[in-house]
Amino acid sequence: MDLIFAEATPPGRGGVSIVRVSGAGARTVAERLAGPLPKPRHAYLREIADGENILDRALVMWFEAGHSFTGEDVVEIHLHGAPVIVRRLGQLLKAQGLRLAEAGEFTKRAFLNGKMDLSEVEGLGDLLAAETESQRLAALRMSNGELARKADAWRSLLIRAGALVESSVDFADEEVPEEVPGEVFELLDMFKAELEMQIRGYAAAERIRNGFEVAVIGPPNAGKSSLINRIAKREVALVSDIAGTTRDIIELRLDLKGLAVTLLDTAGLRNARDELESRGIDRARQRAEAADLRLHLSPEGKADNSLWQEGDLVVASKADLHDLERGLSVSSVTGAGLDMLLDKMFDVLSQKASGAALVSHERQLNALMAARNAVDDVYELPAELLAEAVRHASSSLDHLLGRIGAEDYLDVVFTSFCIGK
Ligand SMILES: Nc1nc2c(ncn2[C@@H]2O[C@H](COP(=O)(O)OP(=O)(O)OP(=O)(O)O)[C@@H](O)[C@H]2O)c(=O)[nH]1
Ligand SMILES: [K+]
Ligand SMILES: [Mg+2]
Repeated sequence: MDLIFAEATPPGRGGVSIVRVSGAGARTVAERLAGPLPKPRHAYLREIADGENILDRALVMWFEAGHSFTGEDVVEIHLHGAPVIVRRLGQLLKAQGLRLAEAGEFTKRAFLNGKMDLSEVEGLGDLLAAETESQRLAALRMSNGELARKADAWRSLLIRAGALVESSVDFADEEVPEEVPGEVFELLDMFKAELEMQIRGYAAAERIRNGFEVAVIGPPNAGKSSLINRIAKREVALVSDIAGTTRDIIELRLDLKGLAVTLLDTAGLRNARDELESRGIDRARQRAEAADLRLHLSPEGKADNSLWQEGDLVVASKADLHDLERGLSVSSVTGAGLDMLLDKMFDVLSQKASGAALVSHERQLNALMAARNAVDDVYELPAELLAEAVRHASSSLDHLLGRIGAEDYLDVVFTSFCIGK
């Protein structure tokens, strides 16, 4: 594979900018610019120079193939963090025949060279995108190979079951119907129970990864937009005393004590006065129905029965204008009741987040379901078909880790990465 380079740190000004080079001969390229670099994994403080012209003083290190992130020869050059320095180094590297890496190309090479499996790649992508503590923790587990290790344990159940089935085929008397040992079904039941636990916990894991949606709904002028602005501490949505101010859905990303949440401001619910308002209300209803939680907001603290779902929160608004009732009430003017509301939201959502599985990507879920389904109704099967079903389940686990069939996903997975990753 050809030599690639890219800035590994975000573009812009900073203390240090790191440029990474990968591919056979990366060390030679670096030595042409920085002088001899005898030992791998040692940091050398060097002048980076193009003949007489000194570009910068930089920290340079290299990693030999097999002991690097990509699995190839890798060089890291830690420059002073000014864009002009990075740009000039890029020119020097291009002059030596290197090309700028594509988005995710370093990670793609790591995958192709067997340094990571596909679930670890997905975990790394999640880790780089993590905004909250719960996202970080889940992504870290995935990128550290926890799903891969689980899959290997599941596979060993299948290998044992498969071997028992095969032996019953081999030694069966042609006259006597083959008898499959009972242990096979115990192993397959164990396998299915493990996978079903993951499949059940997928929805919660997916929500942790993508964020929970919470819709603020209620009649016009209830104070929905005011509440969102108060939580955001900025003017996310327009507020006015005109009923029907909000039309489109407005989204606010929140870190709710470690949970990623998207709070939705919606059009006030009533019989619409015009076509545009009616479309806004339709949207509000659709998004509210699909959301993980609804906050029913009104000065009276009443819920909208047509949208009510178990676990929803009913909140009285404008608490500064009237006596506090029982239950949740907030004022977007004074901020009273806000902490209590956020605590309640967190309680409801963390309840939904409990029991989260490790699998959090639809691709992973599909592979797991295929593996489970392959050995679903196999109790009556003749031994040869049973052996075939076990092999099928095993190959679905290979799909899970990208050991086979990864071509279909590579482009999707890696284009979600930035250049330099
Ligand atoms: N005193 C007081 N006034 C509030 C409070 N919250 C909102 N208001 C006022 O109530 C009016 C309506 O507020 P909005 O936030 O626009 O209400 P909304 O529910 O988003 O209204 P629509 O978008 O039209 O459905 C505005 O005049 C706000 O200033 C509050 O907590 N206390
Ligand atoms: K309004
Ligand atoms: Mg509004």
